[in-house]
Amino acid sequence: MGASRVREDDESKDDAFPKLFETKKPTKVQLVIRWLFSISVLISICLVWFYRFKYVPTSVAEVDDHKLGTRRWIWIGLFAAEIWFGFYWIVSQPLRLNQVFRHTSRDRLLLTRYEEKLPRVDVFVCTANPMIEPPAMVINTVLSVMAYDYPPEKLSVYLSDDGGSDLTFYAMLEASHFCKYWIPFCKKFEVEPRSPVAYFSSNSKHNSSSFNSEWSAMKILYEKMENRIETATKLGKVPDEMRARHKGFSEWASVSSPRDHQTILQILIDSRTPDVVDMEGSKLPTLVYMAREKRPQHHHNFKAGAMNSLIRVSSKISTGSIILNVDCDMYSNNSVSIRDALCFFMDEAKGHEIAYVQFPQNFDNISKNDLYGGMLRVIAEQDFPGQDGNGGPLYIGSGCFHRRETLLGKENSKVSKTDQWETNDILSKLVLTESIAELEDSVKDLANCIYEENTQWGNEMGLKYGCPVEDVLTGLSIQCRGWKSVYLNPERQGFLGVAPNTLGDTLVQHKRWSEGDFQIFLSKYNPFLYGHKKISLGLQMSYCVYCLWAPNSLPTLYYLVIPPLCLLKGIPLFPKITSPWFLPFAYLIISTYTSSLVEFLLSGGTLQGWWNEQRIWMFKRTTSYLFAIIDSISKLLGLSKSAFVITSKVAEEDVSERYEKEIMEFGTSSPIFTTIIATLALINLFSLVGGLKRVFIDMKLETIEQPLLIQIVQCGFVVLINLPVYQGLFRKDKGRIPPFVSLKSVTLALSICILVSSLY
Ligand SMILES: O=c1ccn([C@@H]2O[C@H](COP(=O)(O)OP(=O)(O)O[C@H]3O[C@H](CO)[C@@H](O)[C@H](O)[C@H]3O)[C@@H](O)[C@H]2O)c(=O)[nH]1
Ligand SMILES: [Mn+2]
Repeated sequence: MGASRVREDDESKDDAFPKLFETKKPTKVQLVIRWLFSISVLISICLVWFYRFKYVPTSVAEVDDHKLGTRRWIWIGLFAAEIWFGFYWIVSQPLRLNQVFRHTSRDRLLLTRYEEKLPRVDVFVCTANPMIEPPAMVINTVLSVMAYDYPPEKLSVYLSDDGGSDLTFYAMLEASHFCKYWIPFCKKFEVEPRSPVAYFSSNSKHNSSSFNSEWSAMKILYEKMENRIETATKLGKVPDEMRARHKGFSEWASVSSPRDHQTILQILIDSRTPDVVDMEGSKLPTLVYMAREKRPQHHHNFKAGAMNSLIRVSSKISTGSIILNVDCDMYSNNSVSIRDALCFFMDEAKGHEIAYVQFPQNFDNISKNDLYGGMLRVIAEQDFPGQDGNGGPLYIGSGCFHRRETLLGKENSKVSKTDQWETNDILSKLVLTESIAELEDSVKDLANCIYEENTQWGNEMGLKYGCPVEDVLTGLSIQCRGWKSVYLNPERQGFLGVAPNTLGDTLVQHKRWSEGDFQIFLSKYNPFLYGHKKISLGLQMSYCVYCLWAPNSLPTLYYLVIPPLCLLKGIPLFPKITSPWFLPFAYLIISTYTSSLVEFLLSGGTLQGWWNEQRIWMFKRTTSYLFAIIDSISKLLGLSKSAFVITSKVAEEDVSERYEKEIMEFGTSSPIFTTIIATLALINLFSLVGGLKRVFIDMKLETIEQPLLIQIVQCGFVVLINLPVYQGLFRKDKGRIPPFVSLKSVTLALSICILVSSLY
């Protein structure tokens, strides 16, 4: 304590407000290079547009009027695609020209002036299905956040179980016992990470023997618990002797299905009860299990509905001023993340305008070269600092700390800087007079279906309903109410989760995301309209980079089909190599691919990883985004309703094995997605073969002025990138492209190529 006082005095001498965080920007030289590069690309884009405009086919020797008309349309289509790509590139520039990087001075929080005022923090963990999200995984997340380096009496952990499963409740009950050993162990040995399963699977042994014996004992204790939970999960039944241990199980007597039951709310640990302590006699954080009421006639609004119930329920139990949301598939990897986040909220100069602190979503189940691009590296390392520089990152769900009041719809009206967290204690004193059972009873109503009827919940209050990306939309509206947000990407990653590890899961997840983002664009929340004069133009554009993911599908499909087919027919669509117009095309191709590769490597990726990511972006654009567009439009016309396909967090053994070997998993992917992917790959292959034959044999490579060069290069690139698809057609394992899909794709691609060669 003495030491920290001295530091505080030292601080106050040179600065009345010690800064709790620092913001770094790129150097002037880096910025100038960035700008020059962007300007050069922009000039090339304009030249390409000009070329397309100027050289619309008007007369071509040996081509009759009818054919000329078709060629003109092909040309105009290409022009439209290039206008789109150029426009999309311009929209993405604020993410590159305006980056900032944040660093916290966490040790300053130890100064008494901060330590005494540390706010209560409520952590919300969401789970929805015990089969897809195994209870053992869920409690690892729960334990990791219970063990945060934070005063336990100020920390509460809530689990929302949309699966309404007694298996998950049982696992939570086990966790409420195990934490009495686990938390003191973590604190004593400064263990990282604090998810038991992640910790024990990392190489964590020390040299000291006292540590090793405690380590082994703890590991055994954990494994026994995990075993009990997994056995129960496998059997689908909680053992009777366990049921007898807690009154909470009786609630399931009246549960008919996960979609039809009353609210179940159980306070497993109440940190205010004096005799609830861990093995060392220290207080424990509060732990609450909640399965909100579900009725078939009431829409439950997926994760947003769960979060809103938790916001209300927690407001009567612990009232944390700060709310951290983590999904059950993402554990805390860094015990000081709460303190890191508080460095922003508690900063005396800037804290009062910050609504949320978003951490990146990192993953620990990714193969070496990230076969499915699950890391989203460049987004985490480049895009988010760019959003931050333009006013604040998007809220992307897991790993985000919110100020409670902003989630409740509060405008940023410059809250007074000093008594920000005061309301806390008033409420906790109030509640202390009730017994736990009384408290549970009085709070349940808040999680009932009818509670939200005729209220602003899901609209002006809480997370917004009606959008598959409730997080992005909610973040946007918070920012439009005058709040800032910050992005913190510390050296030791704050959260680690499970990324999809099959092609099918990846594409379905991206369909949900791109569809949700595109819906925002089509709605009244369109960032340009809704954000007008409320957030910076740079931030409006940043949002649109994601909101416009989906429409990229159409020009990409055009580019992947038309130039190859024209190559097959010998119709040139790009300038000759000797033409000066060749230069802007060549410059665009080389510079954008080089810069994307450099960014990828700088973000910690490998060359092969970059190559894999190019492939996956192509797949996403031609399948996920295409269906996102189709479904968004059919929803707009009222033809279909929102759904939320939960990403799978478990994989069968042979699937994981193939993933580790980086062999692409087509087997489980939706047949229509695979058909599109394979057909496109084959059209390019056939066109390349036909095109090369034409160039080398029929035309005998007459000139080096080869007008088809760019098309050959493009087609060759697409073929190379699709190598795993061709292999998938011939593989024998379960993950190959299913035979009927192969047959369909080959027939389709062949017919298209033959039709084009003969028809026109
Ligand atoms: O009815 C539901 C459906 C989902 N969830 C939970 O929502 C979270 C996210 O679901 P997941 O299937 O893992 O989707 P991801 O695509 O991995 O999630 C990302 O994208 C979502 C928006 O699409 C955000 O809500 C998430 O925070 C973000 O991590 C999980 O904890 C689920 O348990 C619910 O609580 N109730
Ligand atoms: Mn997830």
